[in-house]
Amino acid sequence: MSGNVEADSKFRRATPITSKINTPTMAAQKEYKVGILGATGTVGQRFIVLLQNHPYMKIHTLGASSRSAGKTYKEATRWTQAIQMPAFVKEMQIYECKSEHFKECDVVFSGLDHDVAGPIEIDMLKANIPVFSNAKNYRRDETCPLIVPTVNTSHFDLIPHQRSLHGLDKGFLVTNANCSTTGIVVPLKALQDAFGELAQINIVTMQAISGAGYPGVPSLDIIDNLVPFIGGEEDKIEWETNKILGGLSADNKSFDYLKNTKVAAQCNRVAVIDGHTECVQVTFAQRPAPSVEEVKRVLREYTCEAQSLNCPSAPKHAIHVFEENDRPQPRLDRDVDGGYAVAVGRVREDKVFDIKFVALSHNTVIGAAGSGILNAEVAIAKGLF
Ligand SMILES: NC(=O)C1=CN([C@@H]2O[C@H](COP(=O)(O)OP(=O)(O)OC[C@H]3O[C@@H](n4cnc5c(N)ncnc54)[C@H](OP(=O)(O)O)[C@@H]3O)[C@@H](O)[C@H]2O)C=CC1
Ligand SMILES: N[C@@H](CC(=O)OP(=O)(O)O)C(=O)O
Repeated sequence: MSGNVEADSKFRRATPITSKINTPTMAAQKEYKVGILGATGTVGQRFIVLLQNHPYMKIHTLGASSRSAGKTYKEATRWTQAIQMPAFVKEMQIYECKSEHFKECDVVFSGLDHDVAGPIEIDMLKANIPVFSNAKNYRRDETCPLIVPTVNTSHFDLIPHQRSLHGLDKGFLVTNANCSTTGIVVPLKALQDAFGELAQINIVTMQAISGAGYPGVPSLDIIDNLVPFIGGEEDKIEWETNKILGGLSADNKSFDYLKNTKVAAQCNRVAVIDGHTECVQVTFAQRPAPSVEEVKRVLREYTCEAQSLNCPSAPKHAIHVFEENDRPQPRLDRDVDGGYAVAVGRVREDKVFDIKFVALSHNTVIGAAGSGILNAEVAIAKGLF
């Protein structure tokens, strides 16, 4: 039996994610016009699904490549979501991703391919628009927060510094993490807060094919198979974890990366459509190490700022702990709390490290579009725009 009531009752079956809005919602003072860059892609489509019923963010402008610009969304998009394309976007026109087309937007979400995201996102920033990016381009930038919304929203405190460097009063740029990094830093943050420094972390991922976009991995490569390589992924997990779980300097102008935590990752692509599963082993600096029961309690009790700010998309529980020895599973558990939570199971002692567990996260919700949306809700609640 699971420790979370929600995990027991609501999420035993896979349910297609439509949108997940908590009630009662935070009362926003105004309606925010949203632009989506890369709106036709896997992540862009997820933005549309998650935003369609948002209480105060309304989709205003859609952008994609010049191949799609000028077409209606319905004409340009090969829709791959498990629910129908929302009627209101079907006839919306697609624009090229140039700031002149997005100047009415209060916020822009980017689901752009990393090959093109860099200059386009900077163009939006320079046009004084808040930008929330899914692409990897600026994650390592020393002036750009890398924020997982249920982990390190304190890093928004660097935004005044970023704005001053660019001479902006409204615009800023924040990135999400890599989807596999996102799935592990949520439980690791809970453990770090409760038990102090983490000495060693080992991760083995089993990543969904939707992580590679559309059309992504050829069917003949992945059916009846597993591919033990995802380009650049291991390095991203090992590097991004130290930025996200670190802090900010006292003057809020630079990042304090973790220095003593060793992170090692091995990444695999598996024949699952959505949901990245990760086997995680952890050694604590603290001696004696916490017990399995203490670890489970801390994971269950973890809360984050997005919840205390009453953000409408915040998960009720950022972490759902399962007790069953065959959970979490991607098909059954990727939609916990609408895909905004991380499902953790098989928490047990490890003979080499101290503890081990399995973490499952929805790669296009908390791993991508959902992170962007929840980050924007936090930024609004903090008065950043
Ligand atoms: N899929 C996932 O689980 C995750 C993805 N990400 C990141 O999110 C981003 C998007 O990924 P994903 O949705 O999977 O990718 P897709 O390949 O599915 O979509 C890419 C999008 O970029 C647009 N695009 C391509 N070239 C240009 C261009 N020259 N100018 C403007 N737009 C362009 C495409 O438009 P068009 O249709 O016109 O070609 C499309 O909308 C990537 O940076 C990826 O690394 C991050 C975390 C998880
Ligand atoms: N590489 C991830 C998805 C992705 O695009 O990651 P990133 O945003 O770090 O490039 C996957 O294949 O599952």
